[in-house]
Amino acid sequence: MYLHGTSSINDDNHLTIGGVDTVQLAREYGTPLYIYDVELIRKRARSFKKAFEEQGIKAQVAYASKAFSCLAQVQLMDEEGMSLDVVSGGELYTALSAGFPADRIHFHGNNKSYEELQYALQSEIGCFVVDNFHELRMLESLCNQLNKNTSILLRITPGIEAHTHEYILTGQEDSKFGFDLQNGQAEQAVLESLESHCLNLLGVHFHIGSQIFETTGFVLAIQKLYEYLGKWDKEFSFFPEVLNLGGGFGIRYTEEDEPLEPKEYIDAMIQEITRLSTSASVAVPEIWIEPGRSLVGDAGTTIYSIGSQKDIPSVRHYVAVDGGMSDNIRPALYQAQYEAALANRAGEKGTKKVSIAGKCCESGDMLIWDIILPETKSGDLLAVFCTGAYGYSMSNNYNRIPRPAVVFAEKGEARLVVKRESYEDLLRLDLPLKNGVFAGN
Ligand SMILES: Cc1ncc(COP(=O)(O)O)c(C=O)c1O
Ligand SMILES: N[C@@H](CCCC[NH3+])C(=O)O
Repeated sequence: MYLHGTSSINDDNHLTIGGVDTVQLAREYGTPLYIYDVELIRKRARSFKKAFEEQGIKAQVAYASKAFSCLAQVQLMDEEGMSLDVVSGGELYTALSAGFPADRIHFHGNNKSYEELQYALQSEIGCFVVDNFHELRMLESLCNQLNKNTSILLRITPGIEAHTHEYILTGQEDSKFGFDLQNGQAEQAVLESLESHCLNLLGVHFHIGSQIFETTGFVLAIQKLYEYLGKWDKEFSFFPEVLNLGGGFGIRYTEEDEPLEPKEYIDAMIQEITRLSTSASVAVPEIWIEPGRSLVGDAGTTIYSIGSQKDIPSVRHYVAVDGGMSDNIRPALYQAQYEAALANRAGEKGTKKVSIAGKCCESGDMLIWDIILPETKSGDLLAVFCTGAYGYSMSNNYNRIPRPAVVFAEKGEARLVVKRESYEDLLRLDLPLKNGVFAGN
C-alpha cells in the first residue's frame, strides 16, 4: 500500500488521511468520494516557494487551477501565498468568487473569447498570457475601448518536446499553443506588443509538457529562449522582466515513477537562467512557474465502493466500483496508471490479481488493469491513490452519473468542500417539452 503524506492505517485496519478515518468519511458522505490531504498540498506549495527563496530569486508560484478548482482549493492557495493560473472565464469566476486577489491571477488559454477577455480586464487581473495574434489584437482593442492598461506575457513554443505522453506535449513546434520561436511569429508578437500603448509586455512564457521527470527539457527550452532574447535585446532593447517556465513537474502514480523534488527542478532552472543572464550581461529576470499536478496530484485519493464482480476463469477477474471514467477519465484518455488498496482492510496483504472496472457503459471504462488485492467482496471500499489532479476537474456526467463529493482532511478534521451532485442537479439546466412546464402547453 502506498502510504504517503499523512496517510496511515489505524487500529481498525482502516486507511486514514489527514488523521481522519476514510471508512467513516465514506459512510458520512457516500462514495465515490475524493479526499484531499491538505497538509500535503501545503507542504508542496511551500517547497516550491522555498526553493526560490533559498536562492534569493524573485518569483511567483502560480497554482494551475485546471488541475483542481473549487472555492476551498483556491482559498487554500491564497492562504499559502500562491498566485493562480486560470484558463477560462469559469476558472476566473471561481477564483474571484473565492476572494482570490485579482492581481495575482494569470489568464491562460489558446482561444479566450471577447467576453472572457473583457471580464478579466474589468476584474483587473495581474496578467494575460497571450497565446496568439487574434488574442493580442482583441486585447489591445478592448483595452482601448475600456480605457485600460494591462500586463501581458507572450506564450511561446520553444520547439522542445518533453519526455511524456504524446497527448500532453505542448512545447513542440506542431502545437496549438503559443507563438512559434523558430518561424519568427514570436518575434513579430514581441514587436506588436512593444508598439502597443496599453499592453505592458512583462515577458515570455513557455510550458513544455506535463508529468515531466527530468530537468533537461526545461534547461533546453531556457537555452533556446535565450538565443532569441539576446537578439531581441540587441535589436529592440527588449529584455523580459519575467520568465514564466510553466508547470509539468511529475508525480508518483506508481512505483515506476520517480519524480524529482521541487527544489531539483527549480535549482536547475535558476542555475541555467543565472548562467545565461550573466554571460549576456543582463539582470536575472523574475521567474514564474505554474505547477498543477505536483501540488494536488498525490494529495488526492478516491474512495469507491466495490459492487459486482465478474470472473472469467483463466482470463480475468473484474471488480467493479461505483465510479469510473466519469470521475477519473485519465486511464481511458492517456492509459494512465494508478495504485489502489482496500480502505477498510488497509493492512491486509494482496493475494489475487484483479482488474478494476468502472460503471460506465464503455468497455474502455477501466480504472486499473491487473492489480493484486486481498480477496474482495461487495461493500469493500477501494482507495485509488494520487487522483487529486485532473480527476474532479475532468469529471463529467456521462451516463448521467452525478459527480462525487470532495472532502478536505487535515489534522484530524474533515470538511466537505464540494457537495455530491444530486439527481436534481443533473436536471437543473434541462427544459422539458411536456408536462405543462412551458406556458401555453
Ligand atoms: C500553460 C500550462 N501551465 C501549467 C500547466 C500545469 O501543468 P501540470 O499540472 O502538469 O503542472 C499546464 C498543463 O499542462 C499548462 O498547459
Ligand atoms: N489533463 C492532463 C494534463 C494536461 C494538463 C493541461 N495542459 C492530465 O490529466 O494529465
